[in-house]
Amino acid sequence: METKIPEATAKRLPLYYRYLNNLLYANKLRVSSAELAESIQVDAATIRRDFSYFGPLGKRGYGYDVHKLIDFFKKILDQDTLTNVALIGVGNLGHALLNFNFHKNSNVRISAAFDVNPKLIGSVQSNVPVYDMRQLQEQLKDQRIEIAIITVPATIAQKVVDELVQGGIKGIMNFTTVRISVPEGVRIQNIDLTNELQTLIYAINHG
Ligand SMILES: NC(=O)c1ccc[n+]([C@@H]2O[C@H](COP(=O)([O-])OP(=O)(O)OC[C@H]3O[C@@H](n4cnc5c(N)ncnc54)[C@H](O)[C@@H]3O)[C@@H](O)[C@H]2O)c1
Repeated sequence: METKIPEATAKRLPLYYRYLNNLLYANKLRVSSAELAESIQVDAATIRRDFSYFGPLGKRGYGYDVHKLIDFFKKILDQDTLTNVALIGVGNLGHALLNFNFHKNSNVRISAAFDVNPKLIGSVQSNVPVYDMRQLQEQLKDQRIEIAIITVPATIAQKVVDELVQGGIKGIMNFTTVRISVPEGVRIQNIDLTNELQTLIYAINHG
């Protein structure tokens, strides 16, 4: 795919994809940008602009062919390929994420979890095997894992990240509150639930 898609558009793609699958499930084969707009709360002009990056996908007055869109987004999102993800730290939050495991309409799954707790090592939690941290490098390589989620105590987050980087990890979803540093070429996505909640509260209080 040669087209350079703006980041904001790229972020909306999984949303479109998931909604289109729901339409297909409900036997709806055609959809207009106005209908899409109402259902996913993105305005119709933005949707048309987003779709325009991918060439002519719809016809004026006819709307978009749901099958065609799904096939198209599937390719872009690489939905045909399952991406294996590692989870480091099988505590409260780690367990919740393993249990959730990104099931529906998703091309990702946590395939390996890691911890240092002997009670957890060697066990299977929500169908995911828990390995000893000492097996990290070997497993990342064997399972071709390039993405990791960290749910470890904040104090050791940087140390764990360094090990992940050494193991060839390219992207890290960081649930800890520390801002970790990584070399160029490795991407960090920080998830701060307190921040999210405060943003919501601010929005409610300031109308
Ligand atoms: N619990 C929440 O609701 C929540 C929400 C947002 C963020 N967080 C953050 O997520 C992180 C985890 O929170 P939690 O409540 O799940 O903690 P927890 O103490 O329940 O779990 C941490 C896990 O990490 C493991 N661990 C410790 N050292 C390790 C190492 N070197 N390598 C691999 N695993 C190691 C522990 O054995 C434990 O299983 C914390 O940094 C916390 O601030 C938690």
